[in-house]
Amino acid sequence: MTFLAIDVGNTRLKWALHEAPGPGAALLAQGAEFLDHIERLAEGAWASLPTPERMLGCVVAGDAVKRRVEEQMELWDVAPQWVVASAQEAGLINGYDHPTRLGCDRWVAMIGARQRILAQGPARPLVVVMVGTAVTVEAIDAQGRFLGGLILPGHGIMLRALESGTAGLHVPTGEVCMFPTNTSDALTSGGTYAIAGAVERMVQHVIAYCGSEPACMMTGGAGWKMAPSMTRPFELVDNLIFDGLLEIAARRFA
Ligand SMILES: Nc1ncnc2c1ncn2[C@@H]1O[C@H](COP(=O)(O)OP(=O)(O)O)[C@@H](O)[C@H]1O
Ligand SMILES: CC(C)(COP(=O)(O)O)[C@@H](O)C(=O)NCCC(=O)O
Ligand SMILES: [K+]
Repeated sequence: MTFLAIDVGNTRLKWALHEAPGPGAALLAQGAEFLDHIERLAEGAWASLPTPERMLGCVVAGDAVKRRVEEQMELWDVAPQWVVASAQEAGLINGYDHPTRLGCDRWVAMIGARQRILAQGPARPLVVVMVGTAVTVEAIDAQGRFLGGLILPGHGIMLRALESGTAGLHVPTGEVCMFPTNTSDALTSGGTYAIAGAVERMVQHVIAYCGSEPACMMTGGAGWKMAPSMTRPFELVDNLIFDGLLEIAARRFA
């Protein structure tokens, strides 16, 4: 039973077609499009795919974008199903004040991360970092309770905010370095270490609250940019949202 997973963030739509709806299923094809190019999918990358028999996705880019994706899916006879964060799913308990207001991408990525940890050995606390348009930093205890998380601007948004709020900060992208000596490097390093510093703080909070070192996982389109600047070892995972969607699909479509 072929299964299509779709992750629509605020910058890009990522999709992956699997042989079956469950963890470990073989990957048949995958791709990504910037949101402006969604209309290309049905006649482009999706045109030659085997028909997906089941689909599950998460969208945080708004209802209009969701409708544009559903229009492209009319190519197939498959019902679009979108995940919404809930009080409890796939072994995770949601500690948000209003569980359904948590970004579904955050919820699904945490489900994917938790299942990965359980597959590796005994349950441990977990810090999950997702570096996309925005950056999110989540804390999960060893029992699978989502304690809470941080939201901060991603690299692009930080730079654009500084460019638009000042007269003298219109410069090309620089290098990350400890002691920047030009504006480009100062901006690039400032953004990178702002994220790394926030993550370090969350790791400290988890150690203080849970009493043990968390496992640390990082994902998202810009994860590879952050990896060398982290203060602790992080497992870089290609797309935790697909892992989470496969886990949820296994339970829903069994
Ligand atoms: N090949 C790439 N295409 C697009 N964005 C990329 C790419 N490589 C890195 N990035 C960075 O990743 C960010 C988008 O990541 P992504 O995971 O697609 O975000 P979202 O899930 O919010 O749509 C961009 O801000 C950009 O800086
Ligand atoms: C925080 C986010 C903007 C992240 O979006 P992304 O960077 O993946 O495009 C998204 O998860 C969201 O809109 N969340 C809703 C608010 C919340 O999670 O509290
Ligand atoms: K995302």
